[in-house]
Amino acid sequence: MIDSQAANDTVIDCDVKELYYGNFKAVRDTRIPIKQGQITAFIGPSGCGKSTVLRCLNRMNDLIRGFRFEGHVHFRGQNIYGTTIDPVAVRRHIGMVFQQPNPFAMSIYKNITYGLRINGYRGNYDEVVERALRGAALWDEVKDKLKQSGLSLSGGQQQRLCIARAIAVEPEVLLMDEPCSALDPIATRKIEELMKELKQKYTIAIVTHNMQQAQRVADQTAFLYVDTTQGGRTGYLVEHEETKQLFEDPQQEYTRQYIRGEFS
Ligand SMILES: Nc1ncnc2c1ncn2[C@@H]1O[C@H](COP(=O)(O)OP(=O)(O)OP(=O)(O)O)[C@@H](O)[C@H]1O
Repeated sequence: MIDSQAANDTVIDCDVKELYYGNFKAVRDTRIPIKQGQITAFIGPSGCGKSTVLRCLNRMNDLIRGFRFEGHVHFRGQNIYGTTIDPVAVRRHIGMVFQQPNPFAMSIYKNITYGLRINGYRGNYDEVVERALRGAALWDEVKDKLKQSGLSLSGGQQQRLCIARAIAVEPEVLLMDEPCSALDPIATRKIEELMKELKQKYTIAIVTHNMQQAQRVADQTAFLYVDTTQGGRTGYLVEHEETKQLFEDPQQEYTRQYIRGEFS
């Protein structure tokens, strides 16, 4: 039985029973509740489906040919794959930051206002730009050069600009797909500190290769592994726990071996 308090805390209920790219079964049996105001990390070896599952949470897989899945993703109780649901509207509520910083080739200011313009926002753009850049801990570094290209910033600044762009439309959830993998350790730490601040306002799910990063930032951690027993390579959820529990007292032998580095 699902405890009702726990159910209320769940912003996204993701239940991937089977997920395919064409004939290839990429993921099975992965149910991960994304909890309000918390950071949930997806960890596991390459190819176990971390990014695939993350992209299911805001329908980013829709455009991939041959993609289909059985199961459900409910955002605040609503099926985001429902026939009447507009995926663009889903992504307004559930934003995304990618592995490679990908600012648009336009000014810092326009990077932030782009999403507002396409959504027909009629409020004060200057205010939103400042709020978003402050929220992404970038305001002090760029406030005097808002007309400069977003591409003129350092990698770490570009990633914070992408975070500012994502939060400008006030989503409820932020999905981050290895947001630090292209960054040096100092820029990485800045993003990690920023994530801890952002979770006061946003619910966050992050894919990371880095177990130390999961331990530093995540409240919850989901460990996925690859099942090769049927001749394929199908990712599945092994264990989902509070981060401390998962790393200090995992319940599954595979988790124990993975966090000890006994396989990669
Ligand atoms: N667009 C696609 N078309 C076909 N297969 C795909 C596609 N994207 C991913 N896959 C396959 O699905 C499986 C899961 O990939 P995914 O990128 O989700 O794993 P991951 O755990 O995030 O891996 P990594 O840590 O290496 O990024 C892999 O076998 C991958 O080759």
